[in-house]
Amino acid sequence: MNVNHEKIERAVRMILEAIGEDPDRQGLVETPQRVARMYEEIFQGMRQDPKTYLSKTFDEAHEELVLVKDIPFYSMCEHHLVPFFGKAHVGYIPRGGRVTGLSKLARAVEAVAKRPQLQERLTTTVANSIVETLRPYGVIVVIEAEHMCMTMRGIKKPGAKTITSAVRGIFQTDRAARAEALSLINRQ
Ligand SMILES: Nc1nc2c(ncn2[C@@H]2O[C@H](COP(=O)(O)OP(=O)(O)OP(=O)(O)O)[C@@H](O)[C@H]2O)c(=O)[nH]1
Ligand SMILES: [Zn+2]
Repeated sequence: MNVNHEKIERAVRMILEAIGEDPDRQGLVETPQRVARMYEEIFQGMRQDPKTYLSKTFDEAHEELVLVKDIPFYSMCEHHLVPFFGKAHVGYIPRGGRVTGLSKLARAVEAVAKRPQLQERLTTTVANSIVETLRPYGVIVVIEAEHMCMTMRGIKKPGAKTITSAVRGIFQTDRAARAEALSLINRQ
């Protein structure tokens, strides 16, 4: 289902009125439609399932770490509807020849990020989607982000970074495997 443009347009017009603006002044006339188009784009993950991307696999006998790091993402804090953004690092150890395309890991991040979201849920949803589709030996997802709701308002702490991680399978039990992945993630 696409977003309901008409409803967003009405709501944006009401917000503009509520803050004391004139929604009919020249600069704002098209703003409700622009915001509706923007919401369609930045919430497109509502209509996407990360598992459809990840389930496209090749048969490749690599049973060691695959890590895509520094995947940039933009998401929307579900509490304030302002952005949080940063980098996602996604690694897994394939099992049984189930190797997915590298871009599919980034597509999975994108699908889950483009929703009203919490950083913790973004992190665990990406990790769980990989577990459920690829059934690998292990998954590690580390996300670092800056939250605009902590930067431009409220506590106003620009530069503060939130780091979340989700580890599954062998990364939970094998300290050497986890240390290898973390050292690669942290390498400049
Ligand atoms: N755990 C978590 N908290 C988040 C995330 N994004 C925003 N928050 C927090 O959500 C909380 C909402 O707190 P509330 O007290 O309900 O809202 P508020 O009065 O606007 O809070 P302040 O931001 O402290 O002014 C704030 O502490 C935010 O920092 C996230 O991804 N994960
Ligand atoms: Zn927020």
